[in-house]
Amino acid sequence: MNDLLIENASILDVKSGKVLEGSNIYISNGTITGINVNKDCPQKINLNDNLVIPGLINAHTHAAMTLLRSYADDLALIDWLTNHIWPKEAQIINPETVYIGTLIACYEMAKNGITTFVDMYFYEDFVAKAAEEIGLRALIGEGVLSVPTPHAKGETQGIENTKKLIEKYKGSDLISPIVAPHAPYTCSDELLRELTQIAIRENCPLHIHLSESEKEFFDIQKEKNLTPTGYLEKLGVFEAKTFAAHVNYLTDNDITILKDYNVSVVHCPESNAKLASGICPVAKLIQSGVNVALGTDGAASNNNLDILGEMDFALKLQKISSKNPQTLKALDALQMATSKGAASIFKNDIGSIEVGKWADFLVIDRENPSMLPGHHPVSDLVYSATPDCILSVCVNGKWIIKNKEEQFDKEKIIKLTKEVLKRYFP
Ligand SMILES: CSC[C@H]1O[C@@H](n2cnc3c(O)ncnc32)[C@H](O)[C@@H]1O
Ligand SMILES: [Zn+2]
Repeated sequence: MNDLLIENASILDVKSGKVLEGSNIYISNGTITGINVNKDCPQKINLNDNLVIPGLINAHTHAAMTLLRSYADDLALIDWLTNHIWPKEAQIINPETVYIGTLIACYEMAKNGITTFVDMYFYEDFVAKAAEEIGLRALIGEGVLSVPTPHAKGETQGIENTKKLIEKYKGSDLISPIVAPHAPYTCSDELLRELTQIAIRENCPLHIHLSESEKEFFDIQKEKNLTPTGYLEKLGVFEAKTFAAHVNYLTDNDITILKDYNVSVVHCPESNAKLASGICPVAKLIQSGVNVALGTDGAASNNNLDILGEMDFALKLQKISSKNPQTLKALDALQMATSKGAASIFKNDIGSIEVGKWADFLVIDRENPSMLPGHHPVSDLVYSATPDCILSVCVNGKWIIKNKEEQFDKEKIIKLTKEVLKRYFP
């Protein structure tokens, strides 16, 4: 038995926003098995009334793109991708660089309180290796494209890799395979249909970029006489357990489609703003009953992997774009980063501090200046907290960071990064 009793915890209930002071949490084999139990345990830890919140969920990223952080800034999406990022990816992306880039990302995400991330990239087996080494939970999807790009190996290879990942990681605690067609503008009808069939057959979630730029919206309308959302519906993509990233351009009918098929939207506000792609109508989606989560996108378009920052920016963006400060509130953002993030990726075993869920949580320092005086802890977390407020990070009942000390080999990550820099960015 691997048991742990957490004492004197102030648990934040993300459904109500209330704090349950003076609580205890009993963890057995990585799972929360009791809250406020009257039971002793040989292994105990006292949290001194600090706040326990669910681990944050980054529902859309390309982790290894840390290697391209600040490589091509201040450009619009298509120019950024086709003229800068894809040609460089063609030179640098291989299993080893994906592993090292993902280690950097996991180091950064752990420090920023992210306990689960969804990844769409290449050589995802090496993304899983890095995530397991740091101890983060990950959903891994081999990105598949059919248009010839300088870096992608082509759709046959992408489909084969997807099948191999499903075979290898089905049943794993930390790693979950997903199916990941890149976008409606880079995948053929046949490819989208085939990947959808794999996702349905294997009961794996399907993740895709959708309606990210105005250009995508108008190009697909011109070519298919449908919006990107309507086009995916027609192809049957939403018959799978689908969640889509960005989703900035939507008609009212598109919103009804997303709602009817239970397709969640992963809002990536900082990446959308930096690439000047557009603003996702988050408030309207939520009011229409669509589930919305948060993602950072890759570090090359953000340029950090910080969901605390996305919560803050997401709310401010909705307030200014609707000219209504009441449009969404702090608890909405916290739910997008936790319980609704979990729902978006079809994982009902994470996202809140409840019996039966994995013990994925953060300990937040209530005496950090950004959390004082503490009138409203949810507001403090969303509008003022920084990663400096995070004392400890626990995933699957295992400390990844304990009292500010990383439990993984960060010197190794820095050494490997320096070698990659020398070799690929001379
Ligand atoms: C096949 S998945 C990896 C692929 O996606 C590219 N990418 C990174 N960010 C974005 C974005 O915001 N929209 C579309 N594609 C993106 C990345 O460079 C990889 O080539
Ligand atoms: Zn993306």
